[in-house]
Amino acid sequence: MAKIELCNITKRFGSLTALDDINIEVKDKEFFVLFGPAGAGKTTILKVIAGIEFPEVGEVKINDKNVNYVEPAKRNVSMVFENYALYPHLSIYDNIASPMRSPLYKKDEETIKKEVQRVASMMKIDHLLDRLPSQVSNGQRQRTALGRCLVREPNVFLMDEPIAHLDAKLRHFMRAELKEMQSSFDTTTIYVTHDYMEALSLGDRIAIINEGKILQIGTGDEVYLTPANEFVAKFIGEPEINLFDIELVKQDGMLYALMLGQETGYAIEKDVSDVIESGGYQNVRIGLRGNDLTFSFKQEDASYIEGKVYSVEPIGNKTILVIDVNGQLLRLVAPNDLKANLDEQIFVKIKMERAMFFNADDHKYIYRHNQAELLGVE
Ligand SMILES: Nc1ncnc2c1ncn2[C@@H]1O[C@H](COP(=O)(O)OP(=O)(O)OP(=O)(O)O)[C@@H](O)[C@H]1O
Repeated sequence: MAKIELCNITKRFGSLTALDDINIEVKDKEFFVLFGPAGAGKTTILKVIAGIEFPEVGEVKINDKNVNYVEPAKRNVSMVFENYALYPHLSIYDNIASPMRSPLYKKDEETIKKEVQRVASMMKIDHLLDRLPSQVSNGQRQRTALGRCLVREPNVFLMDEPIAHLDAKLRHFMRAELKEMQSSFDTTTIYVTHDYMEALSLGDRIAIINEGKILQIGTGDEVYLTPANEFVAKFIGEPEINLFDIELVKQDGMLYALMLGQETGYAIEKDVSDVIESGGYQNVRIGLRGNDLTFSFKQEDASYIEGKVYSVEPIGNKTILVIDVNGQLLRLVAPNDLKANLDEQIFVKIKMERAMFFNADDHKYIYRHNQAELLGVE
């Protein structure tokens, strides 16, 4: 059990700044997710905590104690690497057992056997214990690496994309297992992924990282509903959020959004227009997720905007429907049995009450309607 803190961490590799003034406080027993694109710096953060990489600037603290000069083995962290890092000459059994045979955390063989059996059955590799890593599949190697990480009771689990190489079904299963483990383990976990579903479903909180910088730290709801900027908004969610410029028009004391080549403006909710006006924002962009728009093949009422079907992409239990409205492509979530022809006439309705507003000048988030209620804060 441990609280982990990174204070003003900067890590360089030659001229490349891999981590740029990173500040994170992971609470005791928290499941904390590091989420970002390739090369963002996620693995480097784990290595700095583990003591495998040393930052040029800043402090790493475990339970309020600076561990910058504590060697990796003595930090009592358990790390699972994306590339497994198994001992090739040891059986799956001995690989999983290895942390319990190290001089620092030694257990008796009876305890080791029980623990290996428990973890191997959880990972569904109990029939492979006699094999060498070269005699099992990639997914099975990945589960061995995860199992080896779980046999100890460390201060913190550091997991680098531990289920990235599993097939979709097994990944889904392991995600549920990890979630279950999280509640029973009582151990702080820092988990790297670039899969947003994994981030949202597992993380108590998520840090979104890009180019060595933290863009936002928050709960799944916070980063999904109120992304700190357009990058975060685009990076989380499928299909990608629709983002486009609007023109603000004031009439009879009300603020309207002119958009998508329409002549009539869309009323902006009062709480949102208050924030826009008091902040003096002139250039504003709007963000609408695929569920924040609906469609119909007939013009139900004047609020429906005419467009044409641009593409239809079924993805399992839903369809991504792309509609061209005056040259602006809008991505919508539609039912999986949708029948639509390319270029067919279609009408879109925008749920303005669900729109997010961004500052077009710096691409930072401004506000959305009912924000406090949505986030469950007073
Ligand atoms: N040992 C190293 N020497 C030089 N550059 C490195 C080293 N380790 C990492 N980097 C660079 O630092 C940056 C951050 O790398 P890091 O592995 O932390 O990213 P990541 O977010 O984990 O990416 P991925 O999702 O691809 O694993 C990258 O540009 C990477 O090329």
